[in-house]
Amino acid sequence: MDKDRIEKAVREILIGVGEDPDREGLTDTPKRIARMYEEIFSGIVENAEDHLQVYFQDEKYEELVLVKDIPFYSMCEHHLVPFFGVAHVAYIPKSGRLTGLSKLARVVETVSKRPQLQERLTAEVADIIMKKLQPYGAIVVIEAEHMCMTMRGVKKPGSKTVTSAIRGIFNKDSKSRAEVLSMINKGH
Ligand SMILES: Nc1nc2c(ncn2[C@@H]2O[C@H](COP(=O)(O)OP(=O)(O)OP(=O)(O)O)[C@@H](O)[C@H]2O)c(=O)[nH]1
Ligand SMILES: [Zn+2]
Repeated sequence: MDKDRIEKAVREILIGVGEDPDREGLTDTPKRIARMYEEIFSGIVENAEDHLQVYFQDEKYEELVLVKDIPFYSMCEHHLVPFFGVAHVAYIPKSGRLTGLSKLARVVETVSKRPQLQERLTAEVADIIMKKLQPYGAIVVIEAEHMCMTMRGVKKPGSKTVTSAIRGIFNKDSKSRAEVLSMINKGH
């Protein structure tokens, strides 16, 4: 990441909004934001697929795996302000192709640390699981609040956007799909 460039740009923005970038309090801000962007946009240069190593296990577990309420923070690509919430990730492994539970959260983490659209974030997590684990199916549901809809613009704090990506067997098997969605909704 080109931190010098970010620093220069942030300084320009401060001047643009009518601030004095050299006043105490703002002098280190461009540097700080460059460091912060390196962290919150770290997913741009990472390959999320690399997290999903397959653990071949002897026991043939071919039932649902659901990791619920994975918190995430992302940046809306339209306004570069945060949207954040929880992701629920489910899959039904095939032929013992399991992965570590934390690895599912790591995929969410990497894909969210990019300028994003909630729909794309949801679809990408599901597609990576389908590609790397080749399970019977996968469901990803994301619930998020968009700061661009709360602190500005239409100003609707508390509104939640829910997106889902349904893959594989869950497209055909409406009973399994309903079961997973009700497990996700339990406790809400
Ligand atoms: N589909 C989708 N839209 C998003 C997401 N994040 C932000 N948006 C929307 O992107 C749209 C951008 O619309 P524009 O009209 O170009 O921008 P704007 O004038 O700032 O729009 P307002 O937010 O309505 O004030 C807005 O409707 C946002 O709510 C997202 O993750 N998915
Ligand atoms: Zn936005």
